[in-house]
Amino acid sequence: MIRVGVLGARGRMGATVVKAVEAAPDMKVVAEVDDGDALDALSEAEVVVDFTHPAAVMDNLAYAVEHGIHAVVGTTGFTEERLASVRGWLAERPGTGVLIAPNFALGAVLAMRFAQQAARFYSSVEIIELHHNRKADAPSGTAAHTARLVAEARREAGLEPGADATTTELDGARGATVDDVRVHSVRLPGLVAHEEILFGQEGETLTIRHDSMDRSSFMPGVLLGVREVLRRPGLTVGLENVLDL
Ligand SMILES: NC(=O)C1=CN([C@@H]2O[C@H](COP(=O)(O)OP(=O)(O)OC[C@H]3O[C@@H](n4cnc5c(N)ncnc54)[C@H](O)[C@@H]3O)[C@@H](O)[C@H]2O)C=CC1
Ligand SMILES: O=C(O)C1=N[C@H](C(=O)O)C[C@H](O)C1
Repeated sequence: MIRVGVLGARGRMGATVVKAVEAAPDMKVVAEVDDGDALDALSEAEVVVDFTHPAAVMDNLAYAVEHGIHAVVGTTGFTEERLASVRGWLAERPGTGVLIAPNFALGAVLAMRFAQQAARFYSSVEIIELHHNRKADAPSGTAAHTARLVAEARREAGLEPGADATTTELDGARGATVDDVRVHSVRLPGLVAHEEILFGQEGETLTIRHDSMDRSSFMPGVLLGVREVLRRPGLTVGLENVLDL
């Protein structure tokens, strides 16, 4: 049985993870930690799963790595600087694995990969992400990650930024720019997690859309991450690497 500690255990994702781990035949929950609880409660855990907050996740990860506990992280807010810090900590603990994934839903991972493949064929691209209105961060981690992947594919293909005749705009009307890609964030009660990647060129558009209708959509990916991180020392970013896409 893999001994799992859940960080953010009373949150929307954390509570869903606790149930999923308890229902899995090969793992059990040994610690449920939320804001204000001592991290010492994780002493029995082999793997921690973190769905907390961008402001909390780095301290949690530092603790896990320092104590040789593998980590599966869904919390958003990872910049290149943060990833470099995690790599630095792991260099001191070569046997420990950390998997950070902006999205654990299979369809979201596939949508990102399809968008990466389509990017070089279209002159313009924009992303719309739509989430529940209790989400703390905008744009979503998934949309930011998608934008970076698409931008990289466009650069490799030698594409210039898409033509845009906008000369006057209200602040925010054209969205945020992530690595030269426009990202638009919608927040509405009733939504869970949704993303559209829209490509355009003269005469046609292509829309790639993924919808998570329920948080159960993330659980197969999280459980796979818990199993895989045990045999992947070092830092892995993105579930696509575990799925071998
Ligand atoms: N990678 C993925 O597939 C997914 C990632 N997320 C991300 O996961 C994070 C959490 O999302 P939700 O569960 O919707 O948020 P939430 O607000 O429902 O839950 C977060 C929980 O973390 C707790 N928390 C805050 N600071 C903590 C600390 N220092 N130690 C332990 N617990 C702490 C809060 O009290 C709360 O119970 C967000 O960054 C979100 O974007 C959400 C869904 C899927
Ligand atoms: O906060 C959420 O709900 C989600 N957060 C992640 C993100 O920011 O991309 C993953 C998913 O979109 C749900």
